[in-house]
This record gives sequence, structure tokens and C-alpha cells, in this order.
Amino acid sequence: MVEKVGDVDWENWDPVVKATLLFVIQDGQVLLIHKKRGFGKGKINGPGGKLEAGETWQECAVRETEEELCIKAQGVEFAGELLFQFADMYSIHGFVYTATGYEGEPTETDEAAPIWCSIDDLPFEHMWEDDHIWFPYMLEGRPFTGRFIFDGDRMLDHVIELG
Ligand SMILES: Nc1nc2c([nH]c(=O)n2[C@H]2C[C@H](O)[C@@H](COP(=O)(O)OP(=O)(O)OP(=O)(O)O)O2)c(=O)[nH]1
Repeated sequence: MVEKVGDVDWENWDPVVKATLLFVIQDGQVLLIHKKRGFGKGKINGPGGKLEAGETWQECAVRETEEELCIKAQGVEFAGELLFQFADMYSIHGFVYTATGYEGEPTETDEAAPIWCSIDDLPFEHMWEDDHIWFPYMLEGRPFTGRFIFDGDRMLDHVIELG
């Protein structure tokens, strides 16, 4: 069983899913969602989802944010890269973006309910277990690459490289 980051052949790693996350950060607050369905249902996260054919990672992040919260993110920038290997062989390659603003009004949809949280008081206990590790780098604007081994919801190991 894969238990450590070093157990994975990252050079030849072929993720099952490619997905994005986007965090609007404004006035000391981050726009999060309560995820109502799909992978990670019930958790607090950023909007995001699977990469579609023909779109860039950034286009995916903006499209998913619009689908989930009815807002068009602006001032979008790359923040970091996340590589998740799950013990059951599932795997996700994720790209994280930040945004400084948006057009429209964050609105609840079938997929997500918007939640504004202070950057000083983030609800990590309701988020994926790895998030508290890389959120500080994202908030600092310091590019990161994180590799994680999960068994279900439980993080077994991680390694973070900073840009
Ligand atoms: N913050 C955070 N997000 C994660 C982690 N693991 C993980 O898959 N995600 C995110 C990345 C994606 O935005 C989402 C999973 O993507 P997905 O596309 O399978 O989600 P979904 O079921 O909602 O699918 P869809 O909307 O694209 O149809 O969850 C994690 O450890 N931390």
C-alpha cells in the first residue's frame, strides 16, 4: 500500500482526475463554499472542479467558480499545485488560483453555498486535512507544490516545495 510520498513514482504519475480550486481573497476575507455534492461533499473548500477538454487550468477555475457561485472571478493568479495520491489508487492533480475580486453576487447553487471567512480564523476543522498546510503560503502569495498521500479522508504523509 502507498503510505509515504516517497512510495510514488511522481515522474510517471498519471492522475485519474485533473481539477482546480479558486479562492477570492478580499479585505482580509476568503470566499469559501460549503460543498453540497460530489467529491468532498459536506466539507468547506473553495469553488472548483474537473478540467474539461480544450480549456486551460485557469479557465477551468474561473468556469467552475461561475457555475458554483454565479460570480466571474477577476484578478486571477496561479497560487500553487497539489498532487494527491489516495491509497485506493485514486489520484487528483489540482491547480490552485487566487482572485482579488469578482463580478456578480456570490449566490448559493445546487453545488455550493458561499461562506466568507476571515483569513485569521479559517475553519480548517471542516476542510480537507492538508489545507492548513498550504493555505498560509497561498495567503502570502508564495507559490507551492504539495504532494500528499491520503487514505480516504485521512492524510498519511505530505511534502511541500516552495517556489
Ligand atoms: N482544498 C482541497 N480541495 C481538494 C482536496 N482534494 C480534492 O479533490 N479537492 C478539490 C479539488 C476539486 O475542486 C474537488 C474535486 O474535484 P471533482 O471535480 O472530483 O469534484 P466534483 O465531484 O464536485 O466534480 P465536478 O464539479 O467537476 O463535476 O475537490 C484537498 O485535499 N483540499
